Amino acid sequence: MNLLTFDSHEKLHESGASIITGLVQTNPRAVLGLATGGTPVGIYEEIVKSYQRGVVRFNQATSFNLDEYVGLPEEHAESYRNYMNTHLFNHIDLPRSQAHIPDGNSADPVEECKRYDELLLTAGQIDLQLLGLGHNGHIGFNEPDHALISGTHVVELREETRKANARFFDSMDQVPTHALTMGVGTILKAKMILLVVKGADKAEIVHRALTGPITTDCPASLLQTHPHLVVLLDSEAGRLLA
Ligand SMILES: N[C@@H]1[C@@H](O)[C@H](O)[C@@H](COP(=O)(O)O)O[C@@H]1O
Repeated sequence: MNLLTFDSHEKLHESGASIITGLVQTNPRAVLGLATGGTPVGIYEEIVKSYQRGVVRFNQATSFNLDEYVGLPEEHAESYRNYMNTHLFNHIDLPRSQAHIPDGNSADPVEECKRYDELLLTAGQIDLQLLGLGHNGHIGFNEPDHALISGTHVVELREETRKANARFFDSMDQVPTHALTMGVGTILKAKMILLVVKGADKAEIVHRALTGPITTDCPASLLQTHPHLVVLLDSEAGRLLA
């Protein structure tokens, strides 16, 4: 594991963005695994700046998002499709036909999960998977459980996850109860994983995930088994690590 701690968010965002843009510069056909949530917003801003400076192009790249809420219209402000358009896709030249997100409005969500896994197989291995971290150790929307699922699947969101995400909605009852998420098997198959965590409220789960037992009770702890894990933390999130 390669762990970097930053005393400023600006430096953390620049570093995260330069890892991603550096990969696409050397491999323009890179397959990127992308994440949503509050954490990667600053990284996407820096990627957009690099694109606008002309130092990187995404026209041959492909992306796969980790997850999507079930039942939110695509144009809903909090759908992950809308999030990705707003923060990244509207500002770079990644063709929309190459920017994949599970369809949370599919009439048959189980079939949609199969379709997503088939697309992932066709694209080959994800070169870099960007990840944030949930307070309960979830990655994507893989919640703590007795067993974790390898491929894309429908998940019922934990109450604590819905509460954490309620800040983006007008009220708790508007937060979707289900989501589609890439499975832990797919995440772990990525050639490189870039885990980014910020904030004092995540210090404990960062400590558990990176130094605690490897257990399905903390899905992020499985990342310890990955041969190429890069972790970017702000000093608050890293405060419990020796
Ligand atoms: N499904 C997403 C995750 O992909 C994200 O990493 C995590 C943390 O979000 P945030 O970065 O807003 O703390 O929770 C969300 O529910």
